[in-house]
Amino acid sequence: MDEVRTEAWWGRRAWALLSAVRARTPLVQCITNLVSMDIVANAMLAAGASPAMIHCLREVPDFSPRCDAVYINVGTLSEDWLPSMRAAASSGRPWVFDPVAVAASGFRMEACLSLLALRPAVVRGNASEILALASRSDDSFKGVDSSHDSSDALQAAKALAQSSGAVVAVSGAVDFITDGMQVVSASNGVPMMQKITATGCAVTALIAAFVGADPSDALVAAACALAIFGLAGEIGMESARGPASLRMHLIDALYGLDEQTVTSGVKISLLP
Ligand SMILES: Nc1ncnc2c1ncn2[C@@H]1O[C@H](COP(=O)(O)OP(=O)(O)OP(=O)(O)O)[C@@H](O)[C@H]1O
Ligand SMILES: Cc1ncsc1CCO
Ligand SMILES: [Mg+2]
Repeated sequence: MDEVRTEAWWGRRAWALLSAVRARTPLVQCITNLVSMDIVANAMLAAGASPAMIHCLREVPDFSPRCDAVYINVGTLSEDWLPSMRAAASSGRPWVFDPVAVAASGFRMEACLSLLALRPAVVRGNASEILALASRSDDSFKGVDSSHDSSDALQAAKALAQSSGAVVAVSGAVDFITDGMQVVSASNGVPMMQKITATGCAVTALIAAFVGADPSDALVAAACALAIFGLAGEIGMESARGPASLRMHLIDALYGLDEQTVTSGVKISLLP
Protein backbone atom coordinates (compact mmCIF):
# COMPACT_ATOMS: atom_id res chain seq x y z
CA MET A 1 0.00 0.00 0.00
CA ASP A 2 1.26 3.50 -0.81
CA GLU A 3 2.05 5.51 2.28
CA VAL A 4 0.35 8.88 2.61
CA ARG A 5 2.99 11.61 2.57
CA THR A 6 1.58 13.97 5.17
CA GLU A 7 3.60 16.81 6.68
CA ALA A 8 4.16 14.53 9.70
CA TRP A 9 5.53 11.80 7.41
CA TRP A 10 8.01 14.29 5.92
CA GLY A 11 9.02 15.40 9.41
CA ARG A 12 9.80 11.80 10.37
CA ARG A 13 11.71 11.20 7.12
CA ALA A 14 13.76 14.37 7.59
CA TRP A 15 14.72 13.35 11.11
CA ALA A 16 15.49 9.77 10.01
CA LEU A 17 17.78 11.02 7.24
CA LEU A 18 19.60 13.53 9.45
CA SER A 19 20.01 10.75 12.01
CA ALA A 20 21.38 8.45 9.30
CA VAL A 21 23.96 11.10 8.35
CA ARG A 22 24.98 11.47 12.00
CA ALA A 23 25.16 7.69 12.52
CA ARG A 24 26.90 6.74 9.26
CA THR A 25 29.13 9.79 8.71
CA PRO A 26 29.03 9.50 4.91
CA LEU A 27 32.31 10.30 3.19
CA VAL A 28 31.62 12.84 0.44
CA GLN A 29 34.17 13.86 -2.17
CA CYS A 30 33.60 17.55 -2.88
CA ILE A 31 34.97 19.05 -6.08
CA THR A 32 33.58 22.47 -5.37
CA ASN A 33 34.37 26.10 -6.09
CA LEU A 34 37.07 27.99 -4.25
CA VAL A 35 34.61 30.45 -2.70
CA SER A 36 32.48 27.69 -1.19
CA MET A 37 35.01 25.24 0.21
CA ASP A 38 34.93 26.53 3.77
CA ILE A 39 31.16 26.83 4.21
CA VAL A 40 30.58 23.52 2.40
CA ALA A 41 33.02 21.62 4.63
CA ASN A 42 31.75 23.25 7.82
CA ALA A 43 28.07 22.76 7.00
CA MET A 44 28.71 19.10 6.20
CA LEU A 45 30.66 18.54 9.41
CA ALA A 46 27.94 20.25 11.44
CA ALA A 47 25.37 17.92 9.87
CA GLY A 48 27.45 14.84 10.71
CA ALA A 49 29.00 14.05 7.31
CA SER A 50 32.68 13.72 6.39
CA PRO A 51 33.66 16.10 3.56
CA ALA A 52 36.91 15.74 1.58
CA MET A 53 37.92 18.49 -0.86
CA ILE A 54 39.96 16.28 -3.19
CA HIS A 55 40.11 17.26 -6.84
CA CYS A 56 43.39 15.98 -8.28
CA LEU A 57 42.72 13.80 -11.36
CA ARG A 58 45.49 11.37 -10.32
CA GLU A 59 43.68 10.66 -7.04
CA VAL A 60 40.19 10.08 -8.44
CA PRO A 61 40.60 6.35 -9.39
CA ASP A 62 41.64 5.46 -5.82
CA PHE A 63 39.57 7.93 -3.87
CA SER A 64 36.17 8.38 -5.53
CA PRO A 65 35.12 4.70 -5.31
CA ARG A 66 35.76 4.84 -1.53
CA CYS A 67 33.23 7.61 -1.07
CA ASP A 68 29.56 7.28 -0.19
CA ALA A 69 28.73 10.13 -2.58
CA VAL A 70 30.41 12.68 -4.82
CA TYR A 71 29.54 16.39 -5.00
CA ILE A 72 30.50 18.40 -8.09
CA ASN A 73 30.14 22.18 -8.34
CA VAL A 74 31.42 24.21 -11.32
CA GLY A 75 31.43 27.65 -9.63
CA THR A 76 35.10 28.37 -10.27
CA LEU A 77 35.47 26.04 -13.25
CA SER A 78 38.82 25.69 -14.94
CA GLU A 79 40.06 23.53 -17.79
CA ASP A 80 42.29 21.68 -15.32
CA TRP A 81 39.44 20.63 -13.06
CA LEU A 82 36.93 19.47 -15.64
CA PRO A 83 38.62 16.06 -16.28
CA SER A 84 38.61 15.41 -12.51
CA MET A 85 34.92 16.28 -12.35
CA ARG A 86 34.13 13.95 -15.24
CA ALA A 87 36.20 11.12 -13.75
CA ALA A 88 34.69 11.47 -10.27
CA ALA A 89 31.17 11.59 -11.76
CA SER A 90 31.97 8.37 -13.63
CA SER A 91 33.27 6.52 -10.55
CA GLY A 92 30.04 4.63 -9.96
CA ARG A 93 29.19 6.45 -6.74
CA PRO A 94 25.94 8.43 -6.51
CA TRP A 95 26.73 12.04 -7.30
CA VAL A 96 25.08 15.44 -6.93
CA PHE A 97 25.60 18.37 -9.28
CA ASP A 98 25.53 22.15 -8.70
CA PRO A 99 25.66 23.92 -12.09
CA VAL A 100 26.70 27.33 -10.72
CA ALA A 101 26.41 30.14 -13.27
CA VAL A 102 25.88 27.61 -16.07
CA ALA A 103 25.04 30.41 -18.52
CA ALA A 104 28.20 32.44 -17.87
CA SER A 105 29.92 31.13 -21.01
CA GLY A 106 29.65 28.61 -23.81
CA PHE A 107 32.51 26.63 -22.25
CA ARG A 108 30.67 26.35 -18.94
CA MET A 109 27.40 25.38 -20.62
CA GLU A 110 29.16 22.63 -22.62
CA ALA A 111 30.93 21.42 -19.47
CA CYS A 112 27.65 21.28 -17.54
CA LEU A 113 25.88 19.42 -20.35
CA SER A 114 28.71 16.90 -20.52
CA LEU A 115 28.47 16.36 -16.75
CA LEU A 116 24.69 16.06 -16.92
CA ALA A 117 25.13 13.19 -19.38
CA LEU A 118 27.01 11.33 -16.60
CA ARG A 119 23.74 10.81 -14.75
CA PRO A 120 23.78 12.78 -11.48
CA ALA A 121 21.32 11.56 -8.85
CA VAL A 122 20.36 15.18 -8.11
CA VAL A 123 20.90 18.55 -9.80
CA ARG A 124 20.34 21.59 -7.53
CA GLY A 125 20.47 25.13 -8.83
CA ASN A 126 18.82 28.48 -8.41
CA ALA A 127 15.98 29.37 -10.79
CA SER A 128 18.14 31.15 -13.36
CA GLU A 129 20.55 28.19 -13.48
CA ILE A 130 17.80 25.59 -13.92
CA LEU A 131 16.09 27.69 -16.63
CA ALA A 132 19.37 28.05 -18.54
CA LEU A 133 20.39 24.39 -18.20
CA ALA A 134 16.95 23.13 -19.27
CA SER A 135 16.92 25.38 -22.34
CA ARG A 136 20.67 24.93 -23.03
CA SER A 137 20.77 28.67 -23.56
CA ASP A 138 23.53 30.93 -22.27
CA ASP A 139 22.19 34.25 -23.54
CA SER A 140 20.41 35.56 -20.42
CA PHE A 141 23.26 35.52 -17.89
CA LYS A 142 23.09 38.15 -15.12
CA GLY A 143 25.44 36.69 -12.46
CA VAL A 144 25.81 33.82 -10.01
CA ASP A 145 22.70 34.88 -8.07
CA SER A 146 19.23 34.18 -9.40
CA SER A 147 17.31 36.81 -11.33
CA HIS A 148 14.17 34.66 -11.28
CA ASP A 149 11.80 33.23 -8.65
CA SER A 150 11.96 29.48 -8.10
CA SER A 151 8.36 29.08 -9.34
CA ASP A 152 9.46 30.55 -12.73
CA ALA A 153 11.67 27.48 -13.18
CA LEU A 154 9.23 24.78 -12.11
CA GLN A 155 8.28 23.62 -15.61
CA ALA A 156 11.93 23.80 -16.70
CA ALA A 157 12.89 21.68 -13.69
CA LYS A 158 10.33 19.03 -14.62
CA ALA A 159 11.52 18.98 -18.23
CA LEU A 160 15.16 18.77 -17.12
CA ALA A 161 14.36 15.90 -14.75
CA GLN A 162 12.61 14.02 -17.54
CA SER A 163 15.38 14.57 -20.09
CA SER A 164 18.29 13.86 -17.70
CA GLY A 165 16.84 11.20 -15.40
CA ALA A 166 18.02 13.21 -12.38
CA VAL A 167 15.99 14.61 -9.53
CA VAL A 168 16.06 18.38 -10.09
CA ALA A 169 15.84 20.87 -7.21
CA VAL A 170 15.30 24.62 -7.68
CA SER A 171 16.11 26.71 -4.61
CA GLY A 172 14.56 30.02 -3.63
CA ALA A 173 11.96 31.38 -1.21
CA VAL A 174 10.23 28.05 -1.82
CA ASP A 175 12.40 25.16 -2.98
CA PHE A 176 10.89 22.80 -5.55
CA ILE A 177 12.15 19.26 -6.01
CA THR A 178 10.98 17.04 -8.86
CA ASP A 179 11.69 13.74 -10.54
CA GLY A 180 9.76 14.91 -13.61
CA MET A 181 6.47 13.48 -12.33
CA GLN A 182 6.04 14.39 -8.67
CA VAL A 183 6.80 17.87 -7.37
CA VAL A 184 7.63 18.48 -3.72
CA SER A 185 7.94 21.92 -2.13
CA ALA A 186 10.13 22.82 0.85
CA SER A 187 9.36 26.22 2.36
CA ASN A 188 11.90 26.68 5.11
CA GLY A 189 14.65 29.32 5.07
CA VAL A 190 15.03 33.09 5.44
CA PRO A 191 15.79 35.71 2.73
CA MET A 192 19.08 36.67 4.44
CA MET A 193 20.51 33.30 3.29
CA GLN A 194 20.89 34.88 -0.16
CA LYS A 195 23.30 37.43 1.35
CA ILE A 196 25.80 34.75 2.39
CA THR A 197 27.92 33.49 -0.48
CA ALA A 198 27.70 29.79 -1.25
CA THR A 199 24.71 28.85 0.88
CA GLY A 200 23.39 27.23 -2.30
CA CYS A 201 26.66 25.32 -2.68
CA ALA A 202 26.40 24.23 0.97
CA VAL A 203 22.84 22.96 0.63
CA THR A 204 23.76 21.00 -2.51
CA ALA A 205 26.59 19.40 -0.52
CA LEU A 206 24.11 18.55 2.23
CA ILE A 207 21.94 16.83 -0.39
CA ALA A 208 25.01 14.77 -1.36
CA ALA A 209 25.52 13.83 2.30
CA PHE A 210 21.88 12.73 2.60
CA VAL A 211 22.14 10.71 -0.63
CA GLY A 212 25.39 9.18 0.65
CA ALA A 213 23.75 8.15 3.94
CA ASP A 214 20.69 6.69 2.17
CA PRO A 215 20.78 6.44 -1.64
CA SER A 216 17.38 4.74 -1.88
CA ASP A 217 15.29 7.83 -2.70
CA ALA A 218 17.03 10.92 -4.10
CA LEU A 219 13.79 12.95 -4.25
CA VAL A 220 13.15 12.49 -0.53
CA ALA A 221 16.83 13.06 0.33
CA ALA A 222 16.93 16.34 -1.62
CA ALA A 223 13.67 17.66 -0.16
CA CYS A 224 14.69 16.80 3.40
CA ALA A 225 18.18 18.29 3.03
CA LEU A 226 16.77 21.55 1.64
CA ALA A 227 14.15 21.80 4.39
CA ILE A 228 16.65 21.04 7.15
CA PHE A 229 19.16 23.58 5.83
CA GLY A 230 16.37 26.18 5.65
CA LEU A 231 15.24 25.31 9.17
CA ALA A 232 18.80 25.85 10.42
CA GLY A 233 18.68 29.25 8.70
CA GLU A 234 15.42 30.13 10.49
CA ILE A 235 16.86 29.17 13.89
CA GLY A 236 20.16 30.89 13.11
CA MET A 237 18.31 34.08 12.16
CA GLU A 238 16.92 34.34 15.71
CA SER A 239 20.46 35.16 16.92
CA ALA A 240 21.94 36.79 13.80
CA ARG A 241 22.61 40.50 13.22
CA GLY A 242 23.46 40.21 9.53
CA PRO A 243 24.91 37.80 6.95
CA ALA A 244 28.21 37.16 8.74
CA SER A 245 26.64 36.18 12.05
CA LEU A 246 23.86 34.25 10.26
CA ARG A 247 26.55 32.12 8.63
CA MET A 248 27.90 31.21 12.06
CA HIS A 249 24.51 30.71 13.71
CA LEU A 250 23.17 28.64 10.80
CA ILE A 251 26.07 26.20 11.15
CA ASP A 252 25.54 26.05 14.93
CA ALA A 253 21.81 25.45 14.43
CA LEU A 254 22.47 22.64 11.95
CA TYR A 255 24.75 21.00 14.51
CA GLY A 256 22.18 21.34 17.31
CA LEU A 257 19.00 20.16 15.56
CA ASP A 258 17.00 17.69 17.64
CA GLU A 259 14.08 15.40 16.84
CA GLN A 260 11.32 17.69 18.11
CA THR A 261 12.70 20.71 16.21
CA VAL A 262 13.08 18.80 12.95
CA THR A 263 9.79 16.91 13.01
CA SER A 264 7.78 20.01 13.87
CA GLY A 265 9.87 22.50 11.89
CA VAL A 266 10.31 21.17 8.37
CA LYS A 267 7.71 22.45 5.90
CA ILE A 268 7.61 19.92 3.08
CA SER A 269 4.63 18.91 0.97
CA LEU A 270 3.85 16.98 -2.17
CA LEU A 271 2.13 19.27 -4.68
CA PRO A 272 -1.12 18.00 -6.19
N1 LIG B 1 13.88 34.32 -0.26
C1 LIG B 1 14.27 33.24 0.41
N2 LIG B 1 13.59 32.85 1.52
C2 LIG B 1 13.97 31.77 2.21
N3 LIG B 1 15.03 30.98 1.88
C3 LIG B 1 15.73 31.30 0.79
C4 LIG B 1 15.39 32.43 -0.02
N4 LIG B 1 16.27 32.49 -1.06
C5 LIG B 1 17.10 31.45 -0.91
N5 LIG B 1 16.79 30.72 0.19
C6 LIG B 1 17.49 29.52 0.67
O1 LIG B 1 18.88 29.80 0.61
C7 LIG B 1 19.63 28.64 0.19
C8 LIG B 1 20.46 29.00 -1.04
O2 LIG B 1 19.59 29.16 -2.13
P1 LIG B 1 19.89 30.13 -3.35
O3 LIG B 1 18.75 29.99 -4.29
O4 LIG B 1 20.21 31.50 -2.85
O5 LIG B 1 21.17 29.42 -3.95
P2 LIG B 1 22.28 29.93 -4.97
O6 LIG B 1 21.79 31.12 -5.72
O7 LIG B 1 22.73 28.77 -5.76
O8 LIG B 1 23.42 30.34 -3.94
P3 LIG B 1 25.03 30.37 -4.11
O9 LIG B 1 25.32 30.39 -5.57
O10 LIG B 1 25.47 31.59 -3.38
O11 LIG B 1 25.57 29.15 -3.48
C9 LIG B 1 18.59 27.55 -0.05
O12 LIG B 1 18.55 26.72 1.09
C10 LIG B 1 17.29 28.31 -0.22
O13 LIG B 1 16.17 27.56 0.19
C1 LIG C 1 30.61 34.25 -5.99
C2 LIG C 1 30.96 33.01 -6.73
N1 LIG C 1 31.61 33.07 -7.92
C3 LIG C 1 31.84 31.88 -8.46
S1 LIG C 1 31.24 30.60 -7.48
C4 LIG C 1 30.67 31.69 -6.31
C5 LIG C 1 30.02 31.24 -5.07
C6 LIG C 1 28.54 31.22 -5.13
O1 LIG C 1 28.05 30.31 -6.02
MG1 LIG D 1 24.40 28.46 -6.76
